[in-house]
Amino acid sequence: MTSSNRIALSSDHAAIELRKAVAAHIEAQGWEVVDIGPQTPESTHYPEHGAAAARLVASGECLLGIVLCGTGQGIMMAANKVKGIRCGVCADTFSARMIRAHNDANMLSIGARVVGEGLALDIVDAFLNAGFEGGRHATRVDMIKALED
Ligand SMILES: O=C[C@H](O)[C@H](O)[C@H](O)COP(=O)(O)O
Repeated sequence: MTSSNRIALSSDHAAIELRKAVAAHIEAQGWEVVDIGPQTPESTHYPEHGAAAARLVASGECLLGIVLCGTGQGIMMAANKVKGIRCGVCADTFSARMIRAHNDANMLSIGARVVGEGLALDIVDAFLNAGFEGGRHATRVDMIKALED
C-alpha cells in the first residue's frame, strides 16, 4: 500500500460542505481521499479532527493533509501539535504554493467561513501542485524540526 497519492481530509461542523467539495474536486484529479469526517452537521470539536488527520500524515499513511474549520485557525493549531506536521492556514493561492515551496508544509488548512468554494478549490490546487524547493529552505525547515525535540 502506498501513500504517494493519498490525502487525509477532515473538518469540524463549520466546514462539512466545503470539505465534501474539496474531496470531490481532488478525487476527480486522481488523488485518493481519506475523508475521516465528520459526516453529520452536529456541533463538534476541531482539535480531535485536526489531530486525527495529522496523525494519518505523520504516520505516513497519507502523503498530505487538508483540514477545514470556520476560520481554519483552530484545526491548524491542533494539527501542528502532532510531531512532524507543518500545517498552514491559507486564504490565497500564493501562500498555498509557498507553504510547500519554502516551508515544506505537509498540511493545508482553510477557513470555510473566510473563503468561498471557488477560491478554496484554487487554494487546494496551488498547494497540491507545488513542490518543496529545498536549499536554504531545507536548512530552515530542519530548524523547525529541531524545535520538536
Ligand atoms: O478555529 C475554530 C473554528 O473556526 C471553528 O469552526 C469555530 O470556532 C466553530 O464555531 P461554532 O461552534 O460557533 O460553530
